[in-house]
Amino acid sequence: MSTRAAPAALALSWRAAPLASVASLAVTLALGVLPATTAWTSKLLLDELARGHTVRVGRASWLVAAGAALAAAMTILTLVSTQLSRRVQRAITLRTQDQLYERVNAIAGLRSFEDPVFQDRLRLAEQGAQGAPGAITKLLTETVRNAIVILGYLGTLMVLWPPMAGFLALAAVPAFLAQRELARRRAGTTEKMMETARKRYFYQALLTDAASAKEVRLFGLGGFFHGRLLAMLRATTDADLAVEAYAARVQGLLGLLTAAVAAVAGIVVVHGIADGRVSLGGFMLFTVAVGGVQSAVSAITTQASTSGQYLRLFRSWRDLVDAPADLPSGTTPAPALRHGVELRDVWFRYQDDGPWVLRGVNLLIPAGQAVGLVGLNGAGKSTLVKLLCRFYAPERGQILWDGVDVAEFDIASLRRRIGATFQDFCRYDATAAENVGLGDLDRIGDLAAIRQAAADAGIDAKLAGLRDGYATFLSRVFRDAELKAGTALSGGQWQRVAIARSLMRRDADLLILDEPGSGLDPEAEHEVHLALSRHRAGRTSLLISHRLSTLRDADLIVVLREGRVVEQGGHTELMAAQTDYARLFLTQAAGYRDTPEPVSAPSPSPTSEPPSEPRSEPTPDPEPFHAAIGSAS
Ligand SMILES: Nc1ncnc2c1ncn2[C@@H]1O[C@H](COP(=O)(O)OP(=O)(O)OP(=O)(O)O)[C@@H](O)[C@H]1O
Repeated sequence: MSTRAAPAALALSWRAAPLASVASLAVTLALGVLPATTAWTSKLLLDELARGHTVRVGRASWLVAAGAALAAAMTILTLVSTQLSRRVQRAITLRTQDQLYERVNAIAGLRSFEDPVFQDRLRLAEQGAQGAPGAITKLLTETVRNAIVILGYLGTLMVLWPPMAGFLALAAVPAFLAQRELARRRAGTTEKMMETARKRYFYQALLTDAASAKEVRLFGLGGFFHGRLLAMLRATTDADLAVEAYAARVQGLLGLLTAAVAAVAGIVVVHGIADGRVSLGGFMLFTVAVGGVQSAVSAITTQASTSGQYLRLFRSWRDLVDAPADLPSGTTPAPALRHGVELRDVWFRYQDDGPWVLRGVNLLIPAGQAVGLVGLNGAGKSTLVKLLCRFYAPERGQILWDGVDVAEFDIASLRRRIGATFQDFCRYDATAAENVGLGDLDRIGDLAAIRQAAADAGIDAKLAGLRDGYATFLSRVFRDAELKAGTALSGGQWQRVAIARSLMRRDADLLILDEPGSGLDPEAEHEVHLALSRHRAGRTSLLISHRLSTLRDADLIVVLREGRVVEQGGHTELMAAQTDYARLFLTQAAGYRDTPEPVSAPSPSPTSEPPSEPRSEPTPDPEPFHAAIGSAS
């Protein structure tokens, strides 16, 4: 058993519910005394009845009444004990879940969430946190109760046949060792199968979620995913079966041992009766005592096994809750932006051995200006945005906020200064008002502010016109508080809701819009574009878009290719330069003409090669960018 984790689990249970824990212990003590007392009462009764016609009716009646009272007390105390355990368990669950998700929320970056090992540990931590404190509390109470039961019966055995106590103690050793091994194997199986179990839930979700239902049906993927789900289910259940088969073998052997010990005890006492040393009541008492000790030992070892299993998982909870910060946060509150945000020679890759995604990016987003970011798919635009939001730290180089490295700022305070719409924005199963208001929790109840943001994103009329206006629940899978079915929005409408959410932070120092128009129809896009242009005027913003016409009026347009800034300037300047931006722009514009005209900007150099990756020291790219961007995606 993971004995080092046990005190921590116990302390947790004590802190979670001190009163209920004490009460539970007191009831447990009382429950421990009852079995031996009941057995003695029965013995006295049996011996009294064995007197035949000389039986003392009054005494026998009292003994019967005492037995009944003891049985009633046993029933009531058991119920009380169960209720108390439930209370303790509930308090523990609330506390451990609270601490777990508080810690999860404190993870500032995204790396952990993209790490399968972390995902496994998180699930194990959930299981361990749920089970361990309860199991260890139960182990404690069971041990105390059963220890008292054992002591009571051992006293009896010492009177009747002392060597039996030694036999029973010896028989307990293999039981304890076997149960400990069982705990190790069970926890090991859970840990080993965690990723498979997660995959199973993933396929389950694919088969049942509304979001995947279309593709699964159109491409006929149901059977395929179903097969995979069953394969995962088979793998996890096979592993469980194997460990439980081992458990059955072990428990079978322990059962044989228990029966053998009980048989020896029985034969010995039969001889005692033959010799006249033991009465009939004494025989009964002896048999009950042996059985009682055996089941008490078995209860303790079985509970120890369960607790051991959970305690191993509990280590995952402790590791997670005690884990150091993934992204060290500074302590200085981020101040209002006055001059600009600068990326200075920023290098970044997602994995230590992965390819560089940003390769020495130098870029200035001046305060009060609108900057457009352009580049082919995979150029690193969204990655750059994620670094600006401090979801990751650059591997080399700095991001400066008015000249101060953002690493010095308290992360939360920096993020409060940023409003953003991400490419993969969220659709919350919540009311329309909440879906917008979540962009600024302080004003989630401010309907006027919510409507203003929605109006800027061109979605106010639609939301106001819903069945219950802004109180309408937007969901395809949940009903609202009054059990009315949720309402669905179209993809473009959801996108505008997401834009509105980012606009809730009206005074954000930096507004980031990553492909805000990708799902919008031409009219909506134009409308939103105009609204956003108005909103962005005089504000600091970074807009990523593949629709280059929406970037024409940006103060500065930056072209990113393979993680490097290869061109920047105003629209007119870049068009006049007739290089990559111009080519990209004209290629896109040609697509709108009836007869596409040949594009005159330079074509890609056949000899151009992707920039080499740094091995030890990053070097700024000395070469001019001469591979033109192919076509707009
Ligand atoms: N979480 C991640 N883990 C590992 N690699 C990633 C991750 N996110 C992006 N990448 C990789 O980083 C590169 C840049 O991706 P990014 O999303 O920044 O490109 P982008 O310029 O925004 O592309 P698009 O125009 O398609 O949105 C891609 O090669 C992608 O595979």
